[in-house]
Amino acid sequence: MNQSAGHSGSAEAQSGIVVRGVHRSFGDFVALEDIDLEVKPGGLTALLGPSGGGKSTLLRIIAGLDYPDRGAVEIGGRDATFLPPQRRSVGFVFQHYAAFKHLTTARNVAFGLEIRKRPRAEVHDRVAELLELVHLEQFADRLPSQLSGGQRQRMALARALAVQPEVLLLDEPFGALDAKVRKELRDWLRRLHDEVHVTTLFVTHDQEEALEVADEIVVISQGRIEQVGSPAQLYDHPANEFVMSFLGPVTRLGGVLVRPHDIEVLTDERAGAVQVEVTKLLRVGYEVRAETRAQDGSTPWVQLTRAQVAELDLAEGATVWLRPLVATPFPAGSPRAPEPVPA
Ligand SMILES: Nc1ncnc2c1ncn2[C@@H]1O[C@H](COP(=O)(O)OP(=O)(O)OP(=O)(O)O)[C@@H](O)[C@H]1O
Repeated sequence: MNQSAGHSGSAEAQSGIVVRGVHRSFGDFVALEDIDLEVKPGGLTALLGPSGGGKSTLLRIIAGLDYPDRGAVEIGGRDATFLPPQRRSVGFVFQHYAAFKHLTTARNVAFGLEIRKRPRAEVHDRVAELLELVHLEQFADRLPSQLSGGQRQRMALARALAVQPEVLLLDEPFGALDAKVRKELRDWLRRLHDEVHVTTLFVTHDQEEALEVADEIVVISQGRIEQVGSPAQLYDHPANEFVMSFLGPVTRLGGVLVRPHDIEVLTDERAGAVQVEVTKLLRVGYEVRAETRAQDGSTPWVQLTRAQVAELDLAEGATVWLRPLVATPFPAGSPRAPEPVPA
């Protein structure tokens, strides 16, 4: 791949984003509450959180499509808080990408360069490089209506990259696509980013997408940042019950939140183990979800493999004892824990 299609090695590749004390209200409603955030230069960072948490509002403020009531945004070390979008060197892609319907794929990608009056030969070469980068070389002459949804989003990314932005902002770029295409594009985005190290911030409400794709995840909820860290840090050391529940399945055992695969099933009583009755064994492929009921009425569930179930000779109605395999990483009763949702 010709690296000049992207930013590898260029000074701009090292532009990060700094958000300082950004606050945004809509009437009485506080959408962002004093957000401080540093997005690493050259990284692929996910802004992850539940619907309505403030992800898009923050992205729009970074893009220059909205402004904070107070606080500042820096891009590549320069104050960009009140700069218009076209002056902050950002490229963006949204869920429903508005392509020019009457222009071919190549002309759509060329658009930003043409309005900047770049020489014709340069535009031609750069569009060819970008189409290769997003694997759309054969589709250069097609109209957007002749592309699939996934191909259209790749075209959108090529168009955003064409003008060599310092940062790329993606708002649920694959949100409107079906699960299989989403998965393909996720892998593709990861590989693209490995080639073109442009600082990228992408919004998603899908924890699997964030865990699979991002170098760093920013968990945001109710206008506040809950935690920032690598996928492994967030998964293994969540700061609180909210982050733990949001990043994967959880269940409550003896009042403590645990991952259902981090529970030991014992066939006799042991210190620290909770006595339960197995109420249901649900097979999902190779995995078995064992639903149980404790004497206090709580209903912890355990994720097992078929082999484990066979080894334990587990059956519905059996009495067993459950014990967490790992200690909870945060103090019990940490703030704002939603009730675990059954998987
Ligand atoms: N222009 C606006 N006027 C009033 N309220 C708004 C406006 N824009 C956003 N909000 C509110 O701010 C909150 C945060 O919205 P935002 O779109 O940032 O959330 P989100 O995390 O991106 O959610 P989703 O994943 O559903 O897109 C929501 O409660 C939303 O209703």
